[in-house]
Parts: sequence; C-alpha cells; structure tokens
Amino acid sequence: MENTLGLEIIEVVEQAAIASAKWMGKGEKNTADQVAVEAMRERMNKIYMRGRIVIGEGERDDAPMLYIGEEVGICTQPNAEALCNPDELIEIDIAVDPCEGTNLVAYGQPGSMAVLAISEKGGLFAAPDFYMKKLAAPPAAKGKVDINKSATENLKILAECLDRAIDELVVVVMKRDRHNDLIKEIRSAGARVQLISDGDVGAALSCGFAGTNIHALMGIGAAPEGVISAAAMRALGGHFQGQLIYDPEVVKTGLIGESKEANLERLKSMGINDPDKVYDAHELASGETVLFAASGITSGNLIEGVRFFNGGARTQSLVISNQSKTARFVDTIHMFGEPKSLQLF
Ligand SMILES: O=C(COP(=O)(O)O)[C@@H](O)[C@H](O)[C@H](O)[C@H](O)COP(=O)(O)O
Ligand SMILES: [Mn+2]
Ligand SMILES: [Mn+2]
Repeated sequence: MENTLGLEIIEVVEQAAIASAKWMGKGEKNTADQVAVEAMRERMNKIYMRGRIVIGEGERDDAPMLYIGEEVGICTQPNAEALCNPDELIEIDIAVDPCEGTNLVAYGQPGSMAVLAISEKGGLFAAPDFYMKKLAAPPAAKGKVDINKSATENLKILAECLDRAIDELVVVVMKRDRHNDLIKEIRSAGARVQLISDGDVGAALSCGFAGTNIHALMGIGAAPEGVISAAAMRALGGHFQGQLIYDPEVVKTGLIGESKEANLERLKSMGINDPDKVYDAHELASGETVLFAASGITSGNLIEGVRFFNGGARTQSLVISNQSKTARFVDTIHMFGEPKSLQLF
C-alpha cells in the first residue's frame, strides 16, 4: 500500500496546496478552501483505489468539504467495473483537511498546509467534525505525560523527560477564550506559551521533531485535525492523546450541533458509545499501515509554502510512514506548460 500510494498522496496534497496558494493573501477564506477541496478530490479520483473519507472538516462551520462517507478513487467511479479488478482492489480510509488554516491562507500568515492521513479500511478513527481536547508532546515524553493530568503536572514531567527547566519549555495553545485558564496555568507553572490563531496540526507535528522549539500542544481544537495529527505522531513515535468534546458549552463557539444531547446521539449513531474516552495515537490511527502527507501552502516551521515563478511553482511536502519509518521531505518543481526557466529558490 505504501509503495502504491506513497507517491500519489504527495501529488494529492501538492495539488491542493498549489490551488489554495493562488488565493493566499486575498482575504477570501472560503475560496482558498474550496479550490483546495476541488483539487484534492480531482487528484484522489485518479488513484487506483476504493477510498472513503472517514473524517474531514467543514461540517461545523459550513465550509467547503470532502464529506464524511464520500467515496473517492478510480474504483468508486461509475465506470469502475471496466477499470478495476475487484481482486486487487485497495480499500482505503482517508482523513482530510485540504486547507488546514484557511484564515492563515486568506491573510497571508505562516503555517497553512494541505494535509491528509490514509490507512487500510478501518485504520482511522471515524468521528463527526466535533472538537477534540488534545495533548501532543515529543517522543521522549510518550506515555509519561497524560491528558488527565493538570498542565502543571504535565509540564513537570515534560521538563524531566526533555532534561530542561520548565521555563525552557514552549507550549502551543490556540488563542481562544476557552483556553484562558489553561494559558494562565501554563504561565504560572513557569513555561512559555506560543499562541496560535489557527493550525494545530502543524503544532502537533512540531512536537514530533526536536529543534522546532515547540515542546507541547495543549487545548481544544477540531477532531479531524486530531486524527490527522495522531497519524503523524504515531509514526513519529511522539505522544498524542485526544478526547472528543461534544458539549457546546465547553468550546463556547456554538459551532457543534444544537445541544450536548443531540451530539451524544450523533456519536452513538457512529458507534461511539463511550464519548469521554481518551484515545491515544494508536487508537486514533490504528491501521497496520498509516501514512501522513502534508504540503505547505504558506511556509511554516517544518515545510515551505508554495513558491510560484513564471510558468511553474515549487512545493515542499512531508510524508510520514509508520511502515518504512520515514519522514520524507519532498521538494517538487511543477511546470505549468513550458516555463522559460525552472526556478530553484
Ligand atoms: O485552526 C484550525 C482551523 O482549521 P481550518 O478550518 O481547516 O482552517 C484548526 O487547526 C483547529 O484544529 C480547529 O479547526 C479549530 O480549533 C476549531 O476551533 P474554533 O476556531 O474555535 O471553532
Ligand atoms: Mn483545519
Ligand atoms: Mn480546512
């Protein structure tokens, strides 16, 4: 599966990133998202597979989306029988965020990317586009920090695991009212807080690599981004835990369903009977083969964004595999027609 799909999924995220980057800085969040969704769908539909979106965003805020349950890939097309041999059919589950950080793209801010995770059927946690409480930390702290512990306790553990003083730690938190108490607690424990407006996949991913100066992600973001982050962190050996948040009171945005009760029903209908369960990376991305791919739209601290030149563009992507145990940075020059020259930098 990795060999067959590894290269194809790079192209999926590259195409989405290029489409979205054309709308960088134009103040049109929905268009930046829409074109990424369309480019991702179009490229996915050229892959020899029977793919199914198991978790994706857009439901909460009515944004453009690849919807949950949508089938993608050549073998799901109306003429599939003529094109696909059922005996060698690859059935794939996919978690997507074609434009992670739509505001970042619309306002020309760093850290947006086109991102997805894939696994064999059943290998990714299927949930609605709810919120998720998250804790991400570097591999050295895996299984030692715990989302059920307080931020203060976790910072002490993290400091020990990373052999640093607490005031040398940087914790990324999304700048939201729901995090005001968390931010106060982290600061009074002595650590430093990096507030981000959007883009918690990039923050979780940064915990998987040393040298990013990001040592933890704490707080509540969206569930699809949680599953995608978990796929990457599982393969990187980092720590990731997520707990679904289904009570609109907790997130204070009014963007998830009418009520806690209705949300609990929705979870039940998807087979989630223990709504408060804390999932670790291996449960959110449980497949034998798990692949993560991201392509920068605007530059972040791990990957560069799309750089256009006359007649082409250069992209940088990151593909992580739990099978080959690789984190591959892929630089690509894309030629649109016949460019006069190919721009290296
Ligand atoms: O910042 C984010 C927005 O993602 P997108 O809509 O794809 O541009 C994500 O990284 C967050 O995980 C999440 O969607 C966000 O925290 C949702 O919370 P809120 O903005 O408070 O509704
Ligand atoms: Mn997102
Ligand atoms: Mn998005």
